[in-house]
Amino acid sequence: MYATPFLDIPALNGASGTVQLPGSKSISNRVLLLAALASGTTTIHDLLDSDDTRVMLDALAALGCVIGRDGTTVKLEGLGGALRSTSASLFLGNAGTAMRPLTAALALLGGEFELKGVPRMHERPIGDLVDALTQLGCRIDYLGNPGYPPLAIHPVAIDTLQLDAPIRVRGDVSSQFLTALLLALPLAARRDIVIDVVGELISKPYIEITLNLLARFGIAVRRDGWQRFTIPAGSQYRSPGEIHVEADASSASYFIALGAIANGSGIRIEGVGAESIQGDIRFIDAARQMGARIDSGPNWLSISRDAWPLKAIDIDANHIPDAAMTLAVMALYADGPSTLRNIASWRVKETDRIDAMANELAKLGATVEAGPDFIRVHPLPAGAWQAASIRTYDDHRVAMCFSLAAFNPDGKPVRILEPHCVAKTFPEYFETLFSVARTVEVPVICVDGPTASGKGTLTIEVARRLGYHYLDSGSLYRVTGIALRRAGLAPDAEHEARIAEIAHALPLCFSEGKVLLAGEDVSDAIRTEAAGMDASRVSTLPGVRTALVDLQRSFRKLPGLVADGRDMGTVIFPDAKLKVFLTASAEHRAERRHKQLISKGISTTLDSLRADLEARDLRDSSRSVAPLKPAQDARLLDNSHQTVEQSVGQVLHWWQEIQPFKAS
Ligand SMILES: Nc1ncnc2c1ncn2[C@@H]1O[C@H](COP(=O)(O)OP(=O)(O)O)[C@@H](O)[C@H]1O
Ligand SMILES: Nc1ccn([C@@H]2O[C@H](COP(=O)(O)OP(=O)(O)O)[C@@H](O)[C@H]2O)c(=O)n1
Repeated sequence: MYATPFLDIPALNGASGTVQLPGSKSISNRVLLLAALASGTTTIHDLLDSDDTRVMLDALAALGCVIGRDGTTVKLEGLGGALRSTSASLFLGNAGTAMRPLTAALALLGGEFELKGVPRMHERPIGDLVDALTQLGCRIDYLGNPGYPPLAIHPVAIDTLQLDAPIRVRGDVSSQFLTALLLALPLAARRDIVIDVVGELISKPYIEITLNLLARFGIAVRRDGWQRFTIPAGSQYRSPGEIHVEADASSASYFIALGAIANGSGIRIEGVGAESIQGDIRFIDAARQMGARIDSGPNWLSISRDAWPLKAIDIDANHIPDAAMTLAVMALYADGPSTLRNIASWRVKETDRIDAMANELAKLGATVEAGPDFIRVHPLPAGAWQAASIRTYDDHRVAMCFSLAAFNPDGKPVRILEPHCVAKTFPEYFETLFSVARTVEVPVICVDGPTASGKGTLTIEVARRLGYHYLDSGSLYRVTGIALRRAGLAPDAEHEARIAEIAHALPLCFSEGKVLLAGEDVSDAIRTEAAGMDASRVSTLPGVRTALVDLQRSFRKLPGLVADGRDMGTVIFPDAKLKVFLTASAEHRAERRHKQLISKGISTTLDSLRADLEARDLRDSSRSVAPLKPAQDARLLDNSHQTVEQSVGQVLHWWQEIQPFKAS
């Protein structure tokens, strides 16, 4: 996940490959609640691991469920209708799929509970659900604004509930109110319980998921059209034992769109197929209408670009409210204006999504019309795209769908602010996108300079702030030094050919900040001064330098790279957009290295270090191949009198200066 304040996605021009998507949020949270209400143990496979499922799991644990976890498999011992903990204060983040059903279940289970969430959750309506529950005799108070969380739930005796008359619930604001009642009311099914929907029910496919999963847990709800639902007397939750969660069809929408937009041999999605029980799978119909070629099997989808530009669309998107946001970005690549209708529910989601989409699409240069329940997006012709910093409003879907704007024909990058909001449903979204996307040019920042000038420190920090990859090219020479010693060689010219062979085939792996050579952790061994000396000597051998070129270039991956070394800007990445030549006086450098080594418990003297350092400087700058010198277009940075933070700030400032978007 990118925990950076922003993520710059360079202009993308193609995509091909296979993606495995995380489990569906809607299915995951419903299954968790049903498993908790049932008796017996349920093993849930492929459960989504995200903010919204985490708050649900935490809440269930607070209620006394015993939960075991092994990767994406969760074992949950159900409560069998009896709470183990009859009072709790539950924090439910911004998860509507936790807040609504838990409100209903806890109102019936009998106990004192407080349910709250993030500020936005306290702006998301719940009054219609609370009204339906209070009709029955449940006792619920608003702790803040009437009609909205936070809530206080008080106990009632289940046999005092009034279940004779149909329970009326509004269906035209959020289908989650009905889902909440359907999931929870089997707790009270001593007689048939009838629920009548008031108003036109929206997002019907989500109700189908609810009914489908209830059936898996032994509850056969009868349905008369979409107005009346009956939970049969005597209904009891029965754990199915094992259950698999499908991949998230809403998350699939971004990759379906990707296949439709990007050049390449197509995208294959594993984990969900056209027969999915999730309503958002119907996004494939809309994508086909816009010109995508889509094939499907029981558990996979395969998408490729067909019509181009895409065909404009005018649809009622009420049945796919979440996935439809993706259509709004696809519309930029269409042959005319596209209209998404009947989407009033967008206004009460994680943010007001109609306003959010309209504002951010406009930043790209698009003309957008919006009303209470529709949005119309005009396509953006080549030449009209603007590089934009996209605000994401703490809404994962805004962040994900705007990444698709990076395929614009004008080669403009897209900046996504607060990209970590994708953690709500798809923490690895951007990594997954980058695993299949292609760009004309992955941005690179080079930091070259003499030993102990602070290159490593600066490079790691700049890479961290930008969410970029990091190349410590010196470590490759250091590892080569270790490998040749192990082969019984000295770092001399007479062994150049053998050493070059070794360098070419280094069994090297970088994992979790460690450097592994043939599986052995050599992270500390390569940092000794002796290893540094060997590296310095081996790096003068032209054959070795050539042998390491491809390996170094292979680090250039989306979304970008910061590379530390001696010849990054001159030889390895001559086309880098920013090259920094970092220096400090020999005196400062010797002092810094001294401190660094002492702090690691390695004893050494300042004098010997300074002599080593000057010898290394000389060898670096006088060797015949790739000598240490600033690239012609490098910016010089002498950090003798700077703190690390000042150097980092300077480089980030230079980087921002050459970006096409305004400061965020
Ligand atoms: N601008 C700076 N001011 C003071 N100390 C610094 C600065 N930059 C780096 N250092 C310190 O100098 C030491 C050497 O830095 P390092 O990044 O290992 O250098 P290099 O990679 O160039 O050999 C580190 O302990 C680091 O904290
Ligand atoms: N791109 C690079 C990186 C390092 N090197 C050499 O490899 C040695 C080790 O590099 P390093 O960056 O880990 O070490 P420092 O000397 O900066 O501490 C340096 O002394 C350089 O001579 C190089 O020649 N070219």
